[in-house]
Amino acid sequence: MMANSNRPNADISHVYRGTFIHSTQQTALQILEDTLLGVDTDGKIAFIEKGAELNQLSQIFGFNPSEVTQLAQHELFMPGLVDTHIHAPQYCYAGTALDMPLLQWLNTYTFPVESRFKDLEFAHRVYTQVVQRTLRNGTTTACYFATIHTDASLLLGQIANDFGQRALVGKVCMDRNNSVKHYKETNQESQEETCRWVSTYPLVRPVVTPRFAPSCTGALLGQLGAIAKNNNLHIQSHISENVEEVKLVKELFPESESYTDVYHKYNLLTDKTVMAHGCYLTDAELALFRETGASLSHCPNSNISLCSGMLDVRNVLKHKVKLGLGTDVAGGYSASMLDAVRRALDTSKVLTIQDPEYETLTFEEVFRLATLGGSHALSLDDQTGNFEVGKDFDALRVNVAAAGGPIDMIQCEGPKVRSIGLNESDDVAATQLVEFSEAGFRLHLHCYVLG
Ligand SMILES: Nc1nc2[nH]cnc2c(=O)[nH]1
Ligand SMILES: [Zn+2]
Repeated sequence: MMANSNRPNADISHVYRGTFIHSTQQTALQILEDTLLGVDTDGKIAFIEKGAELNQLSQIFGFNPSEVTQLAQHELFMPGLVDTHIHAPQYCYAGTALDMPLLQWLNTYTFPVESRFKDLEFAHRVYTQVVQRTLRNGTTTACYFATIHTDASLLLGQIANDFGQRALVGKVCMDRNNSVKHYKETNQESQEETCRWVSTYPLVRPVVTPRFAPSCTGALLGQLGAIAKNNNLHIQSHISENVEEVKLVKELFPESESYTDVYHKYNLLTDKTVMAHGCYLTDAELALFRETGASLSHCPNSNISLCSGMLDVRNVLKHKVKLGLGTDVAGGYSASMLDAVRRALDTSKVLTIQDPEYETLTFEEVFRLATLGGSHALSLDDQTGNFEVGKDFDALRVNVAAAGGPIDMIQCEGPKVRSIGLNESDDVAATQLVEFSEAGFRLHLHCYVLG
């Protein structure tokens, strides 16, 4: 047994025994059977060891073996899912309005809807729904875009905090927009409101959020880069999502070598930056991501739904660029990270159909992108993403045989399937969230998420 010499002094609050599945840097999917995991009173993982070590562990950590919670045969724990890119206000029209390409879609649907979030009552309603829904879908960490309205953005942070979701939240910045009259800021407003926004820390984890290069003047991009640097903040935006958008950026920023260079020039590419999409990045641009430590959020549902493009994930991984998955609601019609997993596999398979030599992503690799990859992309991998001592116990409890669930357990002769797979049925309706906050920490328990 590997006793943890730097174990926290805090007492043990819970011990679980059963199957744990998670990813590590070395192994895309590790299945740990008959394992004991101890959680301290701060909600952090104090130990994760083999079940046979129970007596020794109980002595070292001072807990009573009779208090161990034993998982049932068809239960397992997996890390909470990490949505690295989701637009909270767009949840109110998710699943509709996907009949136009990106730039027209923004002008026709997105900006008019987002302008309504000045109304705090409306914002409260939609933001409560999106936080509750994503939690029910197993998203315990989300990186949100809000709107340009600071007070409504603060409300989103407050709601996520109250429901126990780990959230990064961005007040959107845009001082360029000719399509919807009132849905933009002056340069000064955007700067001042961003400063007001970031000063609310630590209630929300603020993210500096230039919407994307076409929505911001160079002056604003530079000011936002400086605010992020001076306050050591996360940054999020969009990049190279759609061909027309890439062309527009070339016209608006003729002095820059590439789309990536625009952000780089304004100090917006750091190891706390996450950029959504990246379908059309060149190898040289990916190298710049790698150099600066910036990450990408792969949003496959949105990429297909808006006919934007297909990210070559294999090439991103080859360039060692940090990568997570995002739902990108409402460009993506689903607020479920399980959907993002399925769509990521679909896109990879389409790339293989186009070129049979293309090495399709495995389910295990995509599972890692949805968990550890996402936490790494958000620079939160010291806190969450897998089951390592010292990290928060941020977990989903999955019961693949729960009564009324979407999975039929079928006994069959044939090849033994060792891996876990994806079930195509509706993960939302049957998902059950039990949240408890005993001993000062929260655990989101979900049933039926995977099967
Ligand atoms: N998918 C998507 N792309 C964007 N680019 C700029 N804004 C947006 C947005 O709201 N959604
Ligand atoms: Zn987006």
